[in-house]
Amino acid sequence: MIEFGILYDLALKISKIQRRKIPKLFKDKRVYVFAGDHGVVEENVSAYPKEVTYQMVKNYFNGGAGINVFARHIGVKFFVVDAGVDYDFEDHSFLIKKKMGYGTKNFSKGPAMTKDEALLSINYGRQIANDAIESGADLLAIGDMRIGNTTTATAMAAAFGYNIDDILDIGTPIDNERLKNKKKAVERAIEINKPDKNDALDVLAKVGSYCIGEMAGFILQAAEKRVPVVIDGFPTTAGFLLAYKMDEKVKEYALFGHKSKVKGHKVIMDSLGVRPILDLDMRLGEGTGAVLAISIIEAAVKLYRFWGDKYDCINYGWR
Ligand SMILES: O=C(O)c1ccc[n+]([C@@H]2O[C@H](COP(=O)([O-])O)[C@@H](O)[C@H]2O)c1
Ligand SMILES: Cc1cc2nc[nH]c2cc1C
Repeated sequence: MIEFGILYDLALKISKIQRRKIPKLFKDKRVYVFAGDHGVVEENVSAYPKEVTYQMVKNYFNGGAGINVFARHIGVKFFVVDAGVDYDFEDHSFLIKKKMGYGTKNFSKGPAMTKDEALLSINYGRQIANDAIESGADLLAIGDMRIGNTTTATAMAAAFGYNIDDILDIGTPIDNERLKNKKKAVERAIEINKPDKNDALDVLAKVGSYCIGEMAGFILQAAEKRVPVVIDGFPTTAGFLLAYKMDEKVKEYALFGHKSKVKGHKVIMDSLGVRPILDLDMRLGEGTGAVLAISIIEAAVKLYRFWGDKYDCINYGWR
């Protein structure tokens, strides 16, 4: 029998999301990369200084980053969201301004933001997804770009009960000393702030970030509007985890583009019972794994449209 592995599951998931027997082709695919700055970078936890965050955003404007290459390759429209970068950008057709501030506070010394800000970041994310869908988007993907993001993602996962040692890893390539700083920063964040794992907004406010809040809101809204959303690597999965803690239904609408090289990514996906589409040893973020996976999702939909209703399982085997 012909085997299409998880392609069948993907096509079926899309048809369920779309509530169609035969899934329709995507006409407007988009990736939104969420950028912001973070106080915890003061703790010397990343290989790069925080200025790289805004420099990378400018790089996106010039179409010069990895995600720009893949977005052009797959035919995905690219946007970058300023969720809270410590910089004032000029207008650009790629830029979505949903600035919460000029960076969160250092959560290893106190809460990253107020609870009101946490709620606003969720609402901003919802607005971005809503605008995307109202203007025609039928397949969404998210990415992240922010120096210090893997530290925040680790802190959020730890706040939700994951063991720090199971998830702690390098993000950008750091030496052992910085990795120790990262662990300490996360441990202190939990100790000082005492986030309530049963209160997702409390976790976001205390050890989260503006862009993770906006990503979670984006995912929640995509699910509400029944549009599939492809998740990228470790930091975007922290955004998913937050959304999931707010409403488990998001799992029905999310697809996991790839398994990042950051070890905690697999740990979280396994615990959620979800399976990544690709495993390419990438550790880049910025939506690269999600966008590459879109080509597989589209291939699955096309195959299903071609065969799914014409042949039964016995003859041509959707397994
Ligand atoms: O997507 C991932 O799994 C991933 C893993 C490691 C690093 N990154 C990217 O690297 C940046 C964060 O790295 P760091 O070391 O500053 O936390 C951020 O911009 C992420 O997009 C992304
Ligand atoms: C250069 C660079 C590119 C990135 N893309 C996503 N996160 C990133 C972090 C750095 C440092």
